[in-house]
Amino acid sequence: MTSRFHSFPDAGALAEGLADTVAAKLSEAIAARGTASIAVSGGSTPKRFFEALSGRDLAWDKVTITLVDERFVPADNPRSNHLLVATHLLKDKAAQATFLPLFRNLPSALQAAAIATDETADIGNPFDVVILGMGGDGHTASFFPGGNHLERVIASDVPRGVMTMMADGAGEERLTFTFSSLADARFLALHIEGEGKREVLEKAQSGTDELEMPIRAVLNRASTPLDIYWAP
Ligand SMILES: O=C(O)[C@H](O)[C@@H](O)[C@H](O)[C@H](O)COP(=O)(O)O
Repeated sequence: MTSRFHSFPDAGALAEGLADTVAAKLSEAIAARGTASIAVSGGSTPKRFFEALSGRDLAWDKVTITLVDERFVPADNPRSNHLLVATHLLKDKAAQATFLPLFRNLPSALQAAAIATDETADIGNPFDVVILGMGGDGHTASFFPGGNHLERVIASDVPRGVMTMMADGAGEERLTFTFSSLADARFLALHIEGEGKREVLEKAQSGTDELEMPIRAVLNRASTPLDIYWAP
């Protein structure tokens, strides 16, 4: 599938530019269908973008925010993506948005995945906006190389929903939307920063083995053209 590469002079300019585009996409969705949905990634990269987006003026009370993936930890754990989003995005004007977590305080991640699948079924079919990140190993979402459910989670014919994932590079057990849940978003973006991540992207673009670098599933098979946002 085609991709468009948007390069910015620095991380601050990228955060503002991506926040402008996402705010416009959310507003378009609300104008067209009355509501909007967005799934965002965790990690360290998105913080500036979240801060910029939180201040954008739109009908946030009509927006539902969820996570592309989550670590199977409660929201008070420093590793929680819910905590990251609550700290940097669910504030200012965006405080009016509805947040749907993936983590549930249940005995197993599998039980939490089943509930998250049910509770997000109405907002992600398709998502209006999906913002992906990428790790240095070429993972995105929780599609980790060597992950116990990697082949299934990136298969095109797997139903939409949330699955569990365990992998050496992932830390805790993960909850992740499937490829099929994310790849047809009305706006699909990959947000990466730094020369190192650009080199990882170029390596991913030069090969086809999706199990080696799962970001390739998005680069090669997403039904939505991928907008890549990068700053040094
Ligand atoms: O839960 C997560 O960690 C993310 O969803 C993950 O897919 C992230 O986007 C990459 O690991 C990049 O993380 P950094 O932004 O920290 O490099």
